Amino acid sequence: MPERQRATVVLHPDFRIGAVDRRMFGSFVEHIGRAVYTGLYEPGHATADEHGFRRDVADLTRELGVTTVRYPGGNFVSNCVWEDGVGPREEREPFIDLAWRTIEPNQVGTDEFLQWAEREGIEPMMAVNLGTRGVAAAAALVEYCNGEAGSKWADMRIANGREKPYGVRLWCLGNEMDGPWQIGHKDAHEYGRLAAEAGKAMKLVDPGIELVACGSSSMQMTTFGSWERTVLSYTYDIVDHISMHAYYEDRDGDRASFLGSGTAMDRFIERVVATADAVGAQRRSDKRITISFDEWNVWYLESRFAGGENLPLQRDAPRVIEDVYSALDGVVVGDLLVTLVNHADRVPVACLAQMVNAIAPIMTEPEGPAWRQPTFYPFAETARLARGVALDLRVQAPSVTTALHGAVPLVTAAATWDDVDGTDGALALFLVNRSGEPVDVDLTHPGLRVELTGGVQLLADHEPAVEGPEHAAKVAAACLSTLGAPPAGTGDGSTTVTLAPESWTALHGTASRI
Ligand SMILES: O=[N+]([O-])c1ccc(O[C@@H]2O[C@@H](CO)[C@H](O)[C@H]2O)cc1
Repeated sequence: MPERQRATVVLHPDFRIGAVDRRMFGSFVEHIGRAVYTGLYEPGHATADEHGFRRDVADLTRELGVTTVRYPGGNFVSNCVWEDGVGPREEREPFIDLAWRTIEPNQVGTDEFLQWAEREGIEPMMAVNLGTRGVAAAAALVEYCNGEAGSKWADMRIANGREKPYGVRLWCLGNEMDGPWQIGHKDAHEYGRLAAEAGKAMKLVDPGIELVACGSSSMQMTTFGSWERTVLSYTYDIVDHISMHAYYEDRDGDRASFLGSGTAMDRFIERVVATADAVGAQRRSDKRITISFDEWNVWYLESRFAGGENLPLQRDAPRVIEDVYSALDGVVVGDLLVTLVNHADRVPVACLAQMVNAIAPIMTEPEGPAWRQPTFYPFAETARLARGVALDLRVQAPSVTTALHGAVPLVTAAATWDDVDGTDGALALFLVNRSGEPVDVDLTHPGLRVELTGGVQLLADHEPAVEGPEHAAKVAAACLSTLGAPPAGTGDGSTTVTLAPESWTALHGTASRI
């Protein structure tokens, strides 16, 4: 019998990447398809609250553990006139959203979203339109959201029924302005100048806000790298973060490449960090730009998206990019989260794109149920368990050469320790086996007593995903399981954990210094 594959993971309490910012577990609600209408919001639904928002979706959002939600786009934001979406609903006019070629009914806008987020205890992240609009509209929206009584836009908010400022801290300076599909697409110089001026004005309205400059829409953009360098050369002193967007998919059944997506994400992050740091170094700046990975997910994009001009004009919340996910997609989502946790020092903000119906972990039917896709579980579990500091693990694992990403390790791992006074606290371990064979992982932890009390495992499936709550429930029953406690490891000893083929595992317990 061939010997079982092995990997080793070393964790040490003094080797730390950095604190995990809770905003890493953000998501995204765009005015696209049924994300808002019949997703988040459906006044006639049996579970609707007095504001028209679905309680079943809010309950799943809470279970998902989302900390931050980005709004209102996405491509949508680049042709959105925010002033038309506030005030009495009966006076708001529908308009054509050019990004997704849909008639936007304009019944949910800034106030409705921000009040929903507040009720749900979620930190909002707003985007301003730098596609068809500019400095004044961006500064006015900050004032509308965050201003105290006594000036025009703040008083408009108060007249619309909201006295207290919302205190929105996170702001995106447009969306994917490097993408030719973007309404008001710009080159890096045009965008960099505009973002710097809009950002300056926005911070003059509220100096407490954090700003995100648009990075590249993907690492495959031909302008990748030079875009970040040029944009940051204009905005370095104004912005706090640069955005990253990445979507991965199973292409032509190449499972090895798909399962290696987390390594591609890892390299993407390191390249953006290197580019940002090079701009900072040249400026002799001590400031470090961090990353807002504000769109990431599995998205079967190649088959669906070819720019808005290919979409028919639709109305009444059409079904747009409602990808149906498999447990394999769930394992990849779990692995992408491993990459994010391992970059906790440079990625304080990240958003799973999106949250409801459009490429989303939560699905709904109009007048019907809401349910979890397989991608829901690794996100919820990681958001729940990844607290405290990310530990700087040493992982040794066999590797495989993939068609898309070259060599990738077959085992990936991340760990967080919520230590109290640096002595003891909750430990969480996230492990992915990308190979088709089981792997024994020897976990060594010098200086730490580790006791793992249980966990959750998601196994990849081989079936095509089928739409609907019944199939999603069947996949969860077949692929998701609760694990008992692996054998306790003490002192300098090691704990061995066997990972099932093509699986994602989260283990939890405690770790204390000896
Ligand atoms: O790589 N692409 O071809 C590509 C195309 C569109 C695209 O759009 C982004 O993804 C959309 C869905 O989340 C958001 O509205 C937008 O910001 C993101 C990437």
